[in-house]
Amino acid sequence: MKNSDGKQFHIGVRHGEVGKYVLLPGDPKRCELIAKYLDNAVKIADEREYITYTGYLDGVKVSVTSTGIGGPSAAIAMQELVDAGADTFIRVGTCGGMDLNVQGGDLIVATGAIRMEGTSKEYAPIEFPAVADYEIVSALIQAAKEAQIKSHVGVVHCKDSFYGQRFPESMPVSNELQGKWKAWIELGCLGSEMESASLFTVASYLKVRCGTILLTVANQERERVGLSNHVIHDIEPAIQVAINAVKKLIEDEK
Ligand SMILES: O=P(O)(O)O[C@H]1O[C@H](CO)[C@@H](O)[C@H]1O
Ligand SMILES: O=c1cc[nH]c(=O)[nH]1
Repeated sequence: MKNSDGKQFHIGVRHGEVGKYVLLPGDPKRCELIAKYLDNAVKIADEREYITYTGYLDGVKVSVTSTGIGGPSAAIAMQELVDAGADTFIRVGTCGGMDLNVQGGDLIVATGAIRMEGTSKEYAPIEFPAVADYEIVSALIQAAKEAQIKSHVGVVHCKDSFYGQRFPESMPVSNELQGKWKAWIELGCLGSEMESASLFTVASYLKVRCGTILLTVANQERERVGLSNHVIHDIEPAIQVAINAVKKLIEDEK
């Protein structure tokens, strides 16, 4: 939806002001960190939780737009970016580890996301899977391997309540939260975050491509069973992997 000046209603960009490729951090402050890797990056818009920069990678227009926290704002960002001309997205986010092998500082490439959030349910029946784009997954895996950063590939969990994940025992619906959490871990779920399920589902609806790379900040499961739990906030390696993955896609698609 556009305003009368041609700007998208929430994110404030006009058609053509963003590239085909867009990196999607949750945190608006991460946009500047990512924009540093683009040539001639210019801040295009700064509205609500949505900051957008556009620059170039290998001569091709690439943008970065923050999604804010959670499915509703992420879905809005993707819909408006697609309307503005984008069709390939990489979320660059953070998560909490779930599998005991996933430690603080490790990266996760999401192949799919558990839809335990509300937004995707307004796009697709719950039986429809939230799946990442295969080409983007491949590019991210290759880029992570080349960077020699410990990374995991698989399913992540998405929810709407950060504190429901962090302190499920304190919630009135603790039985449901803890029961499902145990099941997700038994099924090999790697980490928990908040946007990929909505983004993957909206991407399917709009026939565009989306992938996700995540920094694992810490792992509450490791803490729970008495294993070491490093807390790492350095998102730079995840950004570098995402940038190199975009370069690979650009090279393959020239
Ligand atoms: O660091 P970002 O990309 O915001 O991602 C994670 O961090 C937020 C919660 O702290 C949620 O948005 C979650 O998905
Ligand atoms: O534990 C965590 C860390 C980051 N983001 C989440 O959603 N959960």
